[in-house]
Amino acid sequence: MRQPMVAGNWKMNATRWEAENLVRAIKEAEPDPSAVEILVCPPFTAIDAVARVLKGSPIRYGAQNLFWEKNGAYTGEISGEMLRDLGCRYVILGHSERRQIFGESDQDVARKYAAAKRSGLIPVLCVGETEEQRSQGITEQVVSAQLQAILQQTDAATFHGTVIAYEPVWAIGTGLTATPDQAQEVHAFLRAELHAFDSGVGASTRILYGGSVKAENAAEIFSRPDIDGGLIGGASLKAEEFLRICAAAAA
Ligand SMILES: O=C[C@H](O)COP(=O)(O)O
Repeated sequence: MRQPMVAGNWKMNATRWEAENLVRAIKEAEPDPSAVEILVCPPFTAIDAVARVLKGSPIRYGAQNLFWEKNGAYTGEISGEMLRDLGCRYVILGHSERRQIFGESDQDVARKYAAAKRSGLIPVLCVGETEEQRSQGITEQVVSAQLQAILQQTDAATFHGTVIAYEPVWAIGTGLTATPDQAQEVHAFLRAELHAFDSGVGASTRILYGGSVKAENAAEIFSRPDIDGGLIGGASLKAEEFLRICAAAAA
C-alpha cells in the first residue's frame, strides 16, 4: 500500500516571513501524518526559516533543485550536502521549468539524481510532455526517455523511495488540468515502466500528478488507482487550499 503524498512546490515565491506564516498555518492544522505525507519545498532562502517552524513536526521540507558537485567554484549553486545540512529530506529534480527555462537535459537531471542519492536526499523526479509533444502523439516516448535516463544509471535498491511526479507541461500554471483519465493513462504507463525495471519498484513507487491541481479538482484526480497524490504549485501558496488538497489525498 502506497502512502499518499502531497508536495507543495513554492517555486520562486515567499520571503522568509511569508514562508514562516504559510508553513505555520499548515502545521497548526495538524494534518494526520499517517493518512498523507506532506512536503513543502520553499525557495532556498526560506528553507532554514521553514525548518525552524517545522521542528518536531511530521511535515517534511525539501528543495526545488541542486547542483551535482559537493562543493567548489560553482557560483550561485547549492549542493545536496548543503541541503542535507539544512535538514532537507527531499529535492525536486527535473521540473519542466528547469528543463525549459534553464536548459536542463535528461543527462543533467541524471547527474543531479545521482548527487541527491549520494547526499541522502529523496528525489522527486518530474517528467512530462509539452502540448506539442502530446499533439504529436509522443507523450509516452517523452516521459519514458525522461524516466529511463535515471533508471539506466541505477539499480532497484538505490531507486527505492524515489517519488515520480507526472506534470504535463501544458497543464502547469495554465488552469488547464489533464482529465483524471488522461493523467491515469500516463501514470499507468509510468508504473508499467517501473515494474519492468523491478516489480517491487513498480508496486511501491509513488507517482504524483502535477498541473493546476486545486481544492475543487483534487479528489477526482486522486481517486485514480495509479495517482498517489499531487505536486502542487500555485495552490500550495494558500494554506487553506493546500490543506484541502491534502485532505483529498488522505481520504
Ligand atoms: O510543481 C508544480 C507544478 O509545476 C504545478 O504547478 P501549478 O499547480 O501551479 O500548475
